[in-house]
Amino acid sequence: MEMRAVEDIAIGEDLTPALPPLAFVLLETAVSSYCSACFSILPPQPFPPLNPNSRPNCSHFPSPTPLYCSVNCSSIDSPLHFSSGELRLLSLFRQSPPFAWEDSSDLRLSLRLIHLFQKIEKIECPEASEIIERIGGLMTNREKLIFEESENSENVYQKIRSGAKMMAEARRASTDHYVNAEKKRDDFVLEEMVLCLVLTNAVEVQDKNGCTIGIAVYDTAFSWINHSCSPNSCYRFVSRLENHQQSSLRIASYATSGCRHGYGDIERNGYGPRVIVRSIKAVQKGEEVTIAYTDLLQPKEMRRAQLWFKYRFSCSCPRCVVVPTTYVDYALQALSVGCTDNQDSSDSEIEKLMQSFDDATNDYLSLGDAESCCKKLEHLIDESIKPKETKSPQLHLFHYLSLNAYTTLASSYKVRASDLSALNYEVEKHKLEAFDLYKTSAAYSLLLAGVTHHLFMSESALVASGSNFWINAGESLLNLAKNSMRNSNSTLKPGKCSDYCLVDTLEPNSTMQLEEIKSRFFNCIANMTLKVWSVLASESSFLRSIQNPIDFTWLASSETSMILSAEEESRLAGFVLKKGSPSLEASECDDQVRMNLVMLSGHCLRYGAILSSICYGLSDEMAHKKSNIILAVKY
Ligand SMILES: C[S@@+](CC[C@H](N)C(=O)[O-])C[C@H]1O[C@@H](n2cnc3c(N)ncnc32)[C@H](O)[C@@H]1O
Repeated sequence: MEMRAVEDIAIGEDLTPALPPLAFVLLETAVSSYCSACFSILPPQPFPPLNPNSRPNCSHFPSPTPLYCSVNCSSIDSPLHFSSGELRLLSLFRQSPPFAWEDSSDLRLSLRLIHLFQKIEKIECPEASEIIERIGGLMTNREKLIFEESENSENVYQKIRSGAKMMAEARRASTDHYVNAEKKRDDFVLEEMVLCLVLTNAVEVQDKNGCTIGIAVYDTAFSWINHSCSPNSCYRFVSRLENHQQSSLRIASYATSGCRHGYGDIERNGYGPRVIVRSIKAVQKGEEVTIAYTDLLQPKEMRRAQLWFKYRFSCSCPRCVVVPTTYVDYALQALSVGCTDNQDSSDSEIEKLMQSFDDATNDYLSLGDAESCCKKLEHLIDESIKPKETKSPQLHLFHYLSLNAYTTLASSYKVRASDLSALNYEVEKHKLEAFDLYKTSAAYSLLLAGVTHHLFMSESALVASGSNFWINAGESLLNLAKNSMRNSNSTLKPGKCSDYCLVDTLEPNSTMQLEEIKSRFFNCIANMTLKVWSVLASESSFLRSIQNPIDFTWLASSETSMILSAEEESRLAGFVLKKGSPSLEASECDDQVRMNLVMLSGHCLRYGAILSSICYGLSDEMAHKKSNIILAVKY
């Protein structure tokens, strides 16, 4: 099955109303922070589940206990918690998790769906040999997931079977719907089927900050949308309380085989995260609507491997099959210009490099050692840009490992800076050190946004990543400018970009086309960036070697040496170093530089917000970000 547009649709328009989920659960890590019924943040005194028979204290429940923001939410969701077998499953899971399951959410979601299916459809227990491709129109994919031979298929098979077995045990102990036929049998085909359906159709639900907090399965209007690595649509989640203009359903199924209808008409209680599909490209009437099931900033082979592992299909979207490969896919795996013999870099050498990047990132993510992570990652990317005679692989600035490194470096430098500030900001030495760390964090954020922008010019489906990275860069630069004020007596003076290109484009009646916005934005910030880059890059030899973090035309002419001295860079930016000073310091961030930082941040924030409004509309969240933009623009 697939979904097609029923009319011509412009870029940045909703294709569906807010669709309610069939079933949803929070991840275990989110249960103590979010309401299990409406996914809002829990109040200080949350409400426990209401047992239909008694009202036990929370401590009687196995952890993680679902908690609710109100009695109403608890009374809506609690019955399902008890009658689906979820409560029992949690207890079994805590005693001994089934093979390869670290979080119980897929199993809990499957139990809730079985409960729904039996209530509505009264599905009987299938025979083990029976091939049931769909339940309520949703693909189960069980045959492929369980029986298709592939690398790792034995582990997937074991994982699904052990999870399904625990679900059956939990249902047997608790649910009213466990049909007699099932009681006489000791297999768990129904559980296997629904678990496979969940693995095939469930989507991760994010909170406003983009953190995954839960998973949900939606009806066919959403679940029949196929994947593309260059999709024309994306989706977002809204809560039932959010006010937004409702679109009609502008997509319809295109059946490639006879298929039962979904559950469009079942009674919903209106709870859980609702999903809205939105166009990120213009879509013509009759054209297939597609979304991304995987991260689009990964190289082709990685995307294909993930799709195969999770869904068992080989992606044959235009981006995957075009010959020669697209510029973006080439760039994401490109080796540095200094490395003359790309072909000779063996897979094992690349793998060794990947392992080193992973180890460095783990220092930060698993061990919380941001300093060691920064040192290791910078050493790796620094090495990768130095021209060498060896045949060992050297990563290009656009390589996906480099992009991952910039993300981690931006975040770990920021954490180090705020840790140091919190320690004792009054100590002069700390103040200056923290400022330098903020500066380097902002530089990596800007580089990441610049590289993504460069790729986005060739692949417009990267709009969501672009939006994210420009907003992060803008916030980071604004934060830096504010921080620099703490180090001086001056205040931020108002200054205007002579052709402030994006002033009115956030307004709903803006008629500017995206292509025009892109090019105006780029022209406007290219000059502005050069004025601050040497300040931002001064603490890292890798960053200093980058002549311009948003305009990469210099890369083409830097075959021999990509490294400029800090002094040359500073002059280029009209910012002269004091004699003998190894780097620029907070006190040297004069008003002119500060003003440029603020102006650049205003542009980044505004452009990020425009891209965000294409993907997500002008949400409440964006309204909040917009106040930051206005603040930045005021200066
Ligand atoms: C959420 S469903 C999408 C709807 C599905 N086509 C159907 O008929 O129900 C996900 C499954 O659709 C299929 N699918 C999605 N995108 C695909 C693509 N680009 N190429 C081949 N199969 C795809 C895979 O079998 C995948 O497991």
